[in-house]
Amino acid sequence: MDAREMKIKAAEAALAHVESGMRLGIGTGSTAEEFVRLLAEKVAGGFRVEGVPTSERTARLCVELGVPLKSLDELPALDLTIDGADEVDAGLRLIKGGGGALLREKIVAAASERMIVIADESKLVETLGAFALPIEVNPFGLVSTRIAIEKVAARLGLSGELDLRQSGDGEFTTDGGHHIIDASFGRIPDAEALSSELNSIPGVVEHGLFINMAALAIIAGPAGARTLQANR
Ligand SMILES: O=C[C@H](O)[C@H](O)[C@H](O)COP(=O)(O)O
Repeated sequence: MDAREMKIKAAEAALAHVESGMRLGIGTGSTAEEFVRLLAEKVAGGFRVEGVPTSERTARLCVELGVPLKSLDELPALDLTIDGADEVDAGLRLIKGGGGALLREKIVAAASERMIVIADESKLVETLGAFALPIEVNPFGLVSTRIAIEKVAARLGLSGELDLRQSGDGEFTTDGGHHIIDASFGRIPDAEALSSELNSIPGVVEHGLFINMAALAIIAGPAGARTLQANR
């Protein structure tokens, strides 16, 4: 089974949690897109959902495939969000934002009663941090914000490159008009502490650590999909 087939397996298993009539947060990325394709088939067959997309990219795919959309302001309370992740640990702590959608993803997940993460097994890790942590920053005062992130990291015994994400011939810009610093810490033993320290930096808009947000993770491997549950 190749990586795409595993993503489809995870998406199929997630679809079993979706009931007709639900208000659904719809994630971003290649795994979430497999979910959108499967959901669109159900919608074409008469299944009713209202989706809130977590990015312009996801919104375009949903429109193309006929998945009905609403804004989060129109549907401020959602039943369920299905989204991918860049890393998942056994406590269902996540790193997200590889596609740059972390801010809207976190807002949508927080507005949902439940979040289910879908991923292939390459995303499952013992300790978060091999994937560079995306940190969404305001373009104003970028140098000061970078210094503040370095100080926070040093206090927690972390170090590594902080790379301003590029796209084409300039800085990558998120749907919200911000930039992303990818922090290659290598290993993040205390994700909770890093999360709260990063939240205290004014120039940091949001970061890709999702803690206590996912209720379930559906992880697909060659043998099929298995479900991990949050212990809380
Ligand atoms: O910003 C993007 C999101 O957080 C994605 O959910 C994450 O990067 C995983 O994407 P993929 O399913 O393509 O690996």
